[in-house]
Amino acid sequence: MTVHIHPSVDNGVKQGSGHFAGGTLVCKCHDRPVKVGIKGDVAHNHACGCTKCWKPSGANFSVVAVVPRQNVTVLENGDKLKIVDASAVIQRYACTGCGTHMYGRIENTGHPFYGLDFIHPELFQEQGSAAPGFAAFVSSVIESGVKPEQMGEIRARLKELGLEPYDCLSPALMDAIATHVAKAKAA
Ligand SMILES: N[C@@H](CCC(=O)N[C@@H](CS)C(=O)NCC(=O)O)C(=O)O
Ligand SMILES: [Zn+2]
Ligand SMILES: [Zn+2]
Repeated sequence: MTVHIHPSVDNGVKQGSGHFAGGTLVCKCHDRPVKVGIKGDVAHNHACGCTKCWKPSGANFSVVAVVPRQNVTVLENGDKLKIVDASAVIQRYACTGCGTHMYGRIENTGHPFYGLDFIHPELFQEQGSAAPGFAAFVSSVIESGVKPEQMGEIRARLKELGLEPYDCLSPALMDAIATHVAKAKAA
């Protein structure tokens, strides 16, 4: 049986339309679902294997992307949102009804990714947002119970899907972080 990565990619990665204008993220609650409005398309969409990113039931990976924080607006039932871990770099706002993470925000203004919020594009009620392009924190799935012996199969499947596996972030994002740190040290 083919290894399960995430329901939105298991049948192949669906490319974005290239002109996604934004949409509404909706949690899984039948009663009073939380709705979050997003302006514009997502960037740096990727699969994440870390234990902190929200994964739908049965998935080994999360699919997560960023948008400018000013493009994120809680539209409905925001009273149901609660920060999962206030001490984390990314403060993830989860629905207390269904557990779905609706957005993650960085409040540390010195962080390389400050100004970007993390969202899960599968929660869009609209189609066409930019597709995931790589897989991050792949080795971390072991922390969620994947057996080390399964990692070869998982990495092979990610490659087959066109999601190049990395055990941290992609080289482009790691370079962006290092550039930020170097500039901060020089200043
Ligand atoms: N191995 C750790 C890695 C966690 C981690 O560093 N996650 C990355 C990718 S989302 C991160 O930037 N975390 C910041 C945070 O969770 O606030 C785990 O799986 O829990
Ligand atoms: Zn909910
Ligand atoms: Zn993560």
